[in-house]
Amino acid sequence: MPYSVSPQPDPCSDNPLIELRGISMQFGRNRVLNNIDFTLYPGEAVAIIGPSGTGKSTILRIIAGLLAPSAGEIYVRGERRLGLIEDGPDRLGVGMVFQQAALFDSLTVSENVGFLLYQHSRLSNRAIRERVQEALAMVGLPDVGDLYPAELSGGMRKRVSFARAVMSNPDDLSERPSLLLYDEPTAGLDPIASTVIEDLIRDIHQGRGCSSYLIVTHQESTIRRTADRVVFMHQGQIQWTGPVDEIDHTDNPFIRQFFSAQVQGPIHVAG
Ligand SMILES: Nc1ncnc2c1ncn2[C@@H]1O[C@H](COP(=O)(O)OP(=O)(O)OP(=O)(O)O)[C@@H](O)[C@H]1O
Repeated sequence: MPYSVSPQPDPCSDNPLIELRGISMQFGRNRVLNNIDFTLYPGEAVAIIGPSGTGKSTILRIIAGLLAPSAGEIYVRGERRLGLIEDGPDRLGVGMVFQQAALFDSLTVSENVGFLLYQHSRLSNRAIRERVQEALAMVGLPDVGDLYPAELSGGMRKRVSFARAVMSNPDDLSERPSLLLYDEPTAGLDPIASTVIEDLIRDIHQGRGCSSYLIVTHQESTIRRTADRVVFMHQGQIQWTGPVDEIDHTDNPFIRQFFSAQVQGPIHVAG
């Protein structure tokens, strides 16, 4: 039994929510993460940025408990995590929004948003429908519950996936997400649709006490508008971390090259 079940932790404590110590990840001969140390505190909004293929999504999946690292230790609220999320109750409630909205095409929007509650909660269908309706209203889509994902725009599908990510099981309040993970939530959206999503990320965060989020993004507007702190990754290592305002002032060569989009510099583009 890899997990021990502990009393419900204080979501606003000053103690780290997540700590990665010496995390490495290897796929075959491809070493994707190389001895990463990283700490996330309750209430933090952190963007993980860096060139393609540098391990950003991999780190997100490891934090989510969807992928086991090849080496290193993960602590969730100070307690070592020894398995994957599916192995037992975790001290961390995680909601995840993927780059593709990952909705089920054959289910209506409401059925998608309420999917976990329909599967796992003891709520009546009517109570679930009410919660789904609240979540859809929160993302500004109160009237789309009976539509199918194919009938929505890309930006609307993203918003529906946000509504699904913040749904929690009232039978077990410890399942309420204390960490939201966003993997390129604004990729492929036009600038205005991106702004809607960025505002939504901030709004969801502000309405959720001490919950934290991590966001992987390539979009500069998303970095600047959603993050308080930035972590820059390159070739499986964290090369720089600092407050978002610092990206305009630091002389770190990775940050300078990345934000000026220059070809010359320490970041080598494959191909
Ligand atoms: N399940 C897997 N099996 C094998 N290789 C993988 C797997 N997942 C990721 N990789 C490899 O790990 C490397 C890092 O991938 P990852 O998706 O974490 O990068 P990223 O920084 O998020 O990239 P991007 O910005 O392009 O999304 C890539 O070389 C990728 O091919």
